[in-house]
Amino acid sequence: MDKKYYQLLKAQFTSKEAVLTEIINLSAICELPKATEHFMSDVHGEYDAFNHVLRNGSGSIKEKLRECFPEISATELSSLATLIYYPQEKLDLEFNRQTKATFENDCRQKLIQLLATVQFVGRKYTRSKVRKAFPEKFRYILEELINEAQATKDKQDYFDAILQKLQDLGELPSLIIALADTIRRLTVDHLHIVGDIYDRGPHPDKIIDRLMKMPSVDVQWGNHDIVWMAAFSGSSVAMMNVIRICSRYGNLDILEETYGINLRSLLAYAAEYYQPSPAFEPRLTEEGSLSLSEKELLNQLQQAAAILQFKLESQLIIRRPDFQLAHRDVLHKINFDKQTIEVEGKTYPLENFSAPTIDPKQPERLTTEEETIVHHLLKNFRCSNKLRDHVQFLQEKGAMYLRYNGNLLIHGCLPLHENGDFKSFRLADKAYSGRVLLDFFDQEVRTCLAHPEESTDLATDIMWYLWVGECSSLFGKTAMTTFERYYIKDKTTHIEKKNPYYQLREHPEVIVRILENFDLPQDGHLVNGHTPIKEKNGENPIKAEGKLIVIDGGFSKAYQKETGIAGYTLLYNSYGIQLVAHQPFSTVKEAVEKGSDIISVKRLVQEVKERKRVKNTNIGQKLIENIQDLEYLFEHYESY
Ligand SMILES: O=P(O)(O)OC[C@H]1O[C@](O)(COP(=O)(O)O)[C@@H](O)[C@@H]1O
Ligand SMILES: [Mn+2]
Repeated sequence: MDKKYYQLLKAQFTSKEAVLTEIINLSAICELPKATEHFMSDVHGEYDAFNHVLRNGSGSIKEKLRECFPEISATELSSLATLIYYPQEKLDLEFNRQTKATFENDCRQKLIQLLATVQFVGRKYTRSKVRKAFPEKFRYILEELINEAQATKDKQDYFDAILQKLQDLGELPSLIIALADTIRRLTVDHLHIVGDIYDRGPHPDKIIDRLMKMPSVDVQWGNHDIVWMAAFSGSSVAMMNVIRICSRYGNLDILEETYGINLRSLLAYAAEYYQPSPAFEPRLTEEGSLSLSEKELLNQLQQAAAILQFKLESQLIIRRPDFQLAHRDVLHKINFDKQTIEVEGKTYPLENFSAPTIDPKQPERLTTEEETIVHHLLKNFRCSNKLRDHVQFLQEKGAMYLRYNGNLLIHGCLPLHENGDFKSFRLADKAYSGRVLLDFFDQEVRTCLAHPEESTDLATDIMWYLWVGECSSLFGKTAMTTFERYYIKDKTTHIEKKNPYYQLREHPEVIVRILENFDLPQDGHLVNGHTPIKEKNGENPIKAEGKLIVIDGGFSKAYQKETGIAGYTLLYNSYGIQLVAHQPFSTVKEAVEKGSDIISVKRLVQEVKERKRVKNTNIGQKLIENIQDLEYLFEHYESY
């Protein structure tokens, strides 16, 4: 085996010198500063805000500009930063504001500044990586310009001549755009999305399209991502939930237009059986965006989807006693004559409860009409090419958790008991807890995705468990009270009690124990999304003496009233970890015209004692192994 391996390795290098060159090259890379990681979570379909934070690298771009041009004024810095975030839009704006001559002159100045910036941000990479970051069609010219920009005075005329030529050819704007793209690309090297791309906001699809184009990205699945993946791969209850949430937030376009799902029969059915009801008013962030009749139809659709969801959920609960969800089989707790329901031993009246298609003797049963509709919709979901591509992306780049450069990333939680022990999920005669539980869930998700034609197998049902189950690391609460919030007035029934994890995660020793369970060093960090941090109530996103960071600040517009902020993100560069708080994002137009950024504060979570180098990272560890193999090959070159 070893022999074969070294023979293959040797085949890549034509001479001993080539091996030596590679050893030197890799060793040098190991000594470079660690590249910047960027963490975002709970973006919930808010594409514009996501895109903005991505473009400004959570403030990294401005920081680099400040270091690169210490003498620059705040206004000029802001203008240059905007050009890097939105080059096309900013150039269009300047073009319309200025005369041709001043515009061209301005472009030349900006190009020179951007060349210096590329050089500055590229310092911590190899030359080859910087070269590859340039768009291919401008690679040669940009390399030439960067070299000449640093040239001595003697070559000033040569440099000026190139610029003049580019100006005459009208190519300066294209080069500016190429440079801006490269600067953004080099400033943040890797992006982590700690879950919940889908639901509430209008454009999760655009977010995924964007992520698919990024060179280095990973995703930790959130509960809202899992239900979409489940809807694609055969879960009828998850599909109804997805439709219910889309109608609740006025987002039918994503279903009908983006994913090509035909809702016609469901809409007609909803309009036939349901009357608009106050509990089902759609939650819209933009007033006046829909007509009254559109709102009414959404209302009816949400009701129909909710009742179908409860029916299908009841069927699942009955076929999966192991899931221990019997107490959540709400339809079987209803007294249909009295219009009451029993929740945890107490009886409550039902408000505006309308379920014209439910047979009280068999409340979980679908009518023939409903069977047809559900069957047809499932097929639509499964046949959507675009949804398939997006789910495939989430499968390839995603997982239940990620261990990366000593940190652990999990969307929700690690289910715990009050005393801090890992809580077990029992299935058949097996119990799963801690990392083993998350590995088990991860495997089941992949099994489900491999068989989209299966609708009631264990793996598909586990997808639903991940949405509502007490031991789900993505949910982290005892019960999801969707039914209660729609139909019971008494708000105490609406409370979703959180797993003890959410109290215990304040303590560093708890986090250390979790990190150990995942085979990670004690000085690592745990990063969570999922629970919006209510900053306006004084909640702190940095917990357990800095060992745990929660970065769900609420990109979701519908939640910003509660959080008082528009999201947190995290940056981890060679100097340490920084938490960044963001203000609500308005529009791209305003960002370009006013140069407004949405960053409010940055807080240092951890400053490293010694600057982190590539050799201290996961990639670095792999490089070190490669170097060792190459050194062995170098010494024994002739034997292979
Ligand atoms: O605000 P809505 O649409 O009623 O949704 C509330 C539901 O969303 C959840 O918070 C789950 O969504 P998150 O993962 O975004 O928290 C449930 O626990 C809760 O029942
Ligand atoms: Mn979540």
